[in-house]
Amino acid sequence: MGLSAVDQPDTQAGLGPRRLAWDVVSETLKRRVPLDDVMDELSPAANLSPRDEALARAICVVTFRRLGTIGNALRERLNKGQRDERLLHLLAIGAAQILFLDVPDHAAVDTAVQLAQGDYKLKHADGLINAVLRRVARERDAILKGAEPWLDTPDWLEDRWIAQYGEDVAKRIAEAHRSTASVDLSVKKDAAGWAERLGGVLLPTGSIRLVERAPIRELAGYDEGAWWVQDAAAALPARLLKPQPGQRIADLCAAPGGKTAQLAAAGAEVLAVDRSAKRLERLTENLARLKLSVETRAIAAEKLDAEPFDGILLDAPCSATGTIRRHPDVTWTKGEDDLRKLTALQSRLLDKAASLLKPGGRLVYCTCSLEADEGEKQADAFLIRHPGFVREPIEPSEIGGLSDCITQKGDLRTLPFHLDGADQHRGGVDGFFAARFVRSGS
Ligand SMILES: C[S@@+](CC[C@H](N)C(=O)[O-])C[C@H]1O[C@@H](n2cnc3c(N)ncnc32)[C@H](O)[C@@H]1O
Repeated sequence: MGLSAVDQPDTQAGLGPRRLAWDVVSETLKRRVPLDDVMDELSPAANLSPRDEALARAICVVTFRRLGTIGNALRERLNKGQRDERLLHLLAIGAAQILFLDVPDHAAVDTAVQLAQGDYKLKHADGLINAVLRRVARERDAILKGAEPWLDTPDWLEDRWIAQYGEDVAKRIAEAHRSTASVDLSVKKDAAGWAERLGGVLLPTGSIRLVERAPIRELAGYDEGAWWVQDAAAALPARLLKPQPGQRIADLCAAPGGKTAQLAAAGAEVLAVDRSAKRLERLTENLARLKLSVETRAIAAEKLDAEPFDGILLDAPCSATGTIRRHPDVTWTKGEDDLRKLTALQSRLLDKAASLLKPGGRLVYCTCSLEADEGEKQADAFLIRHPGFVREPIEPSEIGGLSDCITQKGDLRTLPFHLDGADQHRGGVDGFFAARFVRSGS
């Protein structure tokens, strides 16, 4: 059994981040909301140093990234009857540290034991926690060797991806989700110059991929608003709209504004719409740093009343399964019910977008989802409902020559293992779908 907090001041110091990680994992799973939202809500009261907060976040992220592997390892080392969720979550964050983080095993074990001892419902489980986590540490190699990629994907997603992409591609997707995403930047101008100044790699699509991890706010160009963080795949849909100076463009689901910034930087007059006033505030702050100006409107896009636009970007709310590398909590907090509600909303938003477009105008519909229901099928159904629109196929030259990322019908479909070649700095991209439509007439 681990020593008490009083006897062990060094691990006592590590309790704060573990307590926060435990609470965040529990609340995220209980409420089925994004980990980032729970972290933002709970971290002020934890009052941790930036370093400890970063440790808490790292524990949470890796717990969700490998929750299947961790759950399996724990189930095999626990009595079948063990169902107390708080206990299981405490064990999960302990096992996550032992198996996947560069944390001494004793620190992971002892902090978990001390957290249990401080909890009136779990204080009698300290011996069990100590024994199970020590066993996980002893048997680490066997646990990791037996952890095949599908373990960390729930069955419903595995079935969907195999049906949509076939066994091989689906397995590569699951494997890609085990790695962390790289940090990519979009620049207002001079991508090559900024890549050099930041020591990054200029990707064929025009984004910059950072090579060294560093606090974003401390990098050259942050204060002057020369660039913003945006995944390389997420940077493609706004470009497909081919925004021109002076064109009136509506960005119907705009916050926090990565794509709005691209449209404004191209010189378009942008109306940025978002249902969430709070998220729109973040957009306004982000664009102020970038010294870009747009009009904003906090309203559900379905209710927007406006003169027709030259172009519309609809980056619709979706399951976000394309962002699992960045947000592995998505895997465990979203379900098929969410997908049904989201696809219905996406169809409504597409219909509204169609009604707001001038004849001859372009509409780009995109989602950061791997699910055909939110991508390919949504685009096909839109064309059936709107015979006045045609698909404008995407050319490889528009996306840095990445012809593998274009479907037979000419839509964009990126997968997390794309742009992850032999070059060690090519660390994959978000899974994105985009279709481009033009309204007939002029
Ligand atoms: C995928 S995010 C948009 C990301 C953004 N385009 C970017 O590149 O930074 C989807 C956004 O849609 C907003 N949203 C959800 N339902 C909406 C609706 N009915 N009308 C307008 N915005 C909505 C959400 O608040 C969220 O900010």
